[in-house]
Amino acid sequence: TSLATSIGGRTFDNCMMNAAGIRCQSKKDLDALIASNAGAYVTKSATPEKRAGNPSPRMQTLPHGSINSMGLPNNGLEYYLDYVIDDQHNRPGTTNFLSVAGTSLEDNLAMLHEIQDSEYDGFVELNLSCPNVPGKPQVGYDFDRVNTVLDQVFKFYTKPLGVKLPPYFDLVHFDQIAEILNQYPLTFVNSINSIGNALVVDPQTERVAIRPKGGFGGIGGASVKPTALANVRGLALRLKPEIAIVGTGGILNGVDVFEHILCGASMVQIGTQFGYEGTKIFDRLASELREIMNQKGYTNINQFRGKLKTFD
Ligand SMILES: C=Cc1c(C(=O)O)[nH]c(=O)[nH]c1=O
Repeated sequence: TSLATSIGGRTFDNCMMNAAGIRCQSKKDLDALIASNAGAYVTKSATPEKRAGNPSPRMQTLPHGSINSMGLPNNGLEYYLDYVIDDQHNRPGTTNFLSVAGTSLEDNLAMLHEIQDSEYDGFVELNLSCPNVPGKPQVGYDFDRVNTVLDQVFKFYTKPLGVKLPPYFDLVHFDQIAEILNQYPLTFVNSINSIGNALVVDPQTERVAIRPKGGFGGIGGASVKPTALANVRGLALRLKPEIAIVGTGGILNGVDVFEHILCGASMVQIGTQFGYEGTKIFDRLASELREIMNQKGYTNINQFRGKLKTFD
């Protein structure tokens, strides 16, 4: 039973990897991902310079997931660009993801120029959906802005690039974002990022769970899976076939991976649960996914990708 997948002409021997932001901020984190059975890694979203991020407590475990308002803490673009180029030398032929999340269009363009002019030949994941930079609206919820950003990017960027999107909650919004994305030579679309600006309250202390932004933060984990599957399916039904879908959100076990692929995902990313379990999760998920595939008689994931049935 093969768990292999391909995106943009690159093949991955396992369709599962981490989600940006979780256990991928330091070289140590990334080395652990390389040593694991994950099919690839994505680096913590980078800004041009190192950032400390929001004050703690800024992330909280929940019974069915997590809430976070990290505030984009990262070691700066050069740190991650150096890492992925070094890895490219050490392991030629492998493809990984470098995530960038500038807090302005200028920052995003500056970072992409630097990457374009570098010897990096892997994927870039342009994060348009960070919900936790105080005072900065999510680009992903401003369709004209998304159009402007992609128009500017593809004036010069020629390497494989995808975008990380927030969840949408209206079918017309699926239509509108897909209409924009279909105009660009995107390699993939990653859906979803955390459900932004939720609020978790502790009734005992009568206080919010995290310090930043008065307690408002992004939700991840089990509780977001129905929204994640809807976004994966909604985009799969609307995006041109050249744009692959990376499914993120609510994956705890192999059946969740199966459901994301059934909805149209070519690759899946695990965030919250990977944060709790560490890299051994990729071994568990691989055996659980193989189990359900064997039960159903599938030998590779192409046989059921996007084959979700409806009643009509
Ligand atoms: C890149 C910032 C993000 C953050 C963050 O650093 O606060 N948290 C998320 O749930 N998603 C993000 O995209």
